[in-house]
Amino acid sequence: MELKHVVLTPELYDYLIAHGTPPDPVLTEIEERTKEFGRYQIMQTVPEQGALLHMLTKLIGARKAIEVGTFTGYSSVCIARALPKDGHLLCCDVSEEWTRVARDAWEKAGVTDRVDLVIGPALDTLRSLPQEADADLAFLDADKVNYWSYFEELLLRVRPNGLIIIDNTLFQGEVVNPDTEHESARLVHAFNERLAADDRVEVVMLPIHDGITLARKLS
Ligand SMILES: C[S@@+](CC[C@H](N)C(=O)[O-])C[C@H]1O[C@@H](n2cnc3c(N)ncnc32)[C@H](O)[C@@H]1O
Repeated sequence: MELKHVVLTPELYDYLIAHGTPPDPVLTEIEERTKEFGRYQIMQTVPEQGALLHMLTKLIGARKAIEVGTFTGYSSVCIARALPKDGHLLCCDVSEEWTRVARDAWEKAGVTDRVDLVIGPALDTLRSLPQEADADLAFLDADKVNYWSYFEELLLRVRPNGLIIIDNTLFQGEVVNPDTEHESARLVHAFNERLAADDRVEVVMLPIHDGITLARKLS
């Protein structure tokens, strides 16, 4: 059977990037500074994902958001900027060094007053939060071994009709390879299987960058 979807060639990818709203200087500076972290730069949220996060945050009128995995701050700037002035984003990460770049970017983006960063294992941070389902949006982008536990903690704290957005859900395309040597790919595949069967959420997977999944909490 003929494939009905468009295969993203490098040329089409460049076209896609050229025809979306471009990143502003704050985001471009994050990209530049992230390069200083060498091989770790691959962890950074890419511009098309950042643009999507910004648009979704705006579209659902989010006031309160939670991010698991902040790194140098790209996604957090995209989310925080889309919140109202009295909105709030809780960022979770273990690295003081990487999040120093994020702190500078929040300052430059004028969103410092609506962001709180907690340094420490994100599972501890999430579990220390009250179990009030009052967050509008959560972005999950940290260690894969804890993905399901993060999801459960976030689901308790996201309001009905709120969004949990999960990154890397195609994991370099390895999720369909039963012989993959990537432990993280196996973990993400198990996560995807569980999520698709979970009747507490409506799920859409988007083939953007490394795969991004939207899970809308049902009431
Ligand atoms: C893929 S990066 C996040 C990228 C980020 N969202 C961005 O916009 O560039 C993953 C981050 O998760 C953090 N991380 C890994 N394990 C963690 C844990 N157990 N608790 C909290 N953060 C963790 C890492 O320090 C790293 O900064």
